[in-house]
Amino acid sequence: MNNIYPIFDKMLSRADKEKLLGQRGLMIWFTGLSGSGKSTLAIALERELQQRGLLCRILDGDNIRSGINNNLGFSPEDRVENIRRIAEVGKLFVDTGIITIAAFISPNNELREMAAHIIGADDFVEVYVSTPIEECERRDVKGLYAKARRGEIKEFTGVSAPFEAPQHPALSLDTSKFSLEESVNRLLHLILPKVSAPLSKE
Ligand SMILES: Nc1ncnc2c1ncn2[C@@H]1O[C@H](COP(=O)(O)OS(=O)(=O)O)[C@@H](OP(=O)(O)O)[C@H]1O
Ligand SMILES: Nc1ncnc2c1ncn2[C@@H]1O[C@H](COP(=O)(O)OP(=O)(O)O)[C@@H](O)[C@H]1O
Repeated sequence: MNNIYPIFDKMLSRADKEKLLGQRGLMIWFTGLSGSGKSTLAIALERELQQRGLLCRILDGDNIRSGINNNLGFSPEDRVENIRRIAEVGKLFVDTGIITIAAFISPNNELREMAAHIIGADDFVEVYVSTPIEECERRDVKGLYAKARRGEIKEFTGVSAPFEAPQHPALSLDTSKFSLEESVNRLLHLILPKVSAPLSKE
């Protein structure tokens, strides 16, 4: 870092911000195929947390790939850069004490491990939305699977690009088996104890 002088030691600490908010910052990282339910779960979870007085921020394709990452595509290299920037931005939110909910395909362990490393393993909760591809394709919310099958989209995850399932997610949710309400209840059970109190030190 040539000629870069961080000012972190002069800024108010994360603990100060968490005390102000009365909550602990955390990254909830959804991974899964297109159409598996990541965005739907993120939105429903945010509403439930906000109703409990907890401040959240969703990061997903709509606010990231149309903005900060609008120069990136879906090659393996671009997916790495996509996830790297998302993790760096996510870390800023987490360090502000905000419960941050990321909804990205993030299709392999290396990408997710990079995100966890940038954010910090203690602040990173991996949730695998494990809905089978058959169901995602049946839903085909955006018509992308049909286009991919016709060869109109290259490197489409699950069709012409790989998806590697996480090995040890904190939670797996198959939305073809669980209702949205059931999934959100499982998420709340996992997350509420982790975010309800600010960090005591720092
Ligand atoms: N080639 C290809 N492969 C996969 N997905 C594609 C592709 N092209 C466009 N889309 C749309 O982009 C959304 C996935 O973006 P992500 O940023 O989550 O992908 S990744 O984490 O970088 O793999 C994904 O949105 P979601 O349905 O929300 O997952 C798709 O709508
Ligand atoms: N139990 C469920 N949980 C979540 N989504 C569901 C469920 N059942 C059906 N769906 C539908 O599946 C689709 C998932 O799309 P979306 O949330 O955009 O997925 P992703 O963000 O993973 O691409 C939505 O149209 C949603 O209404």
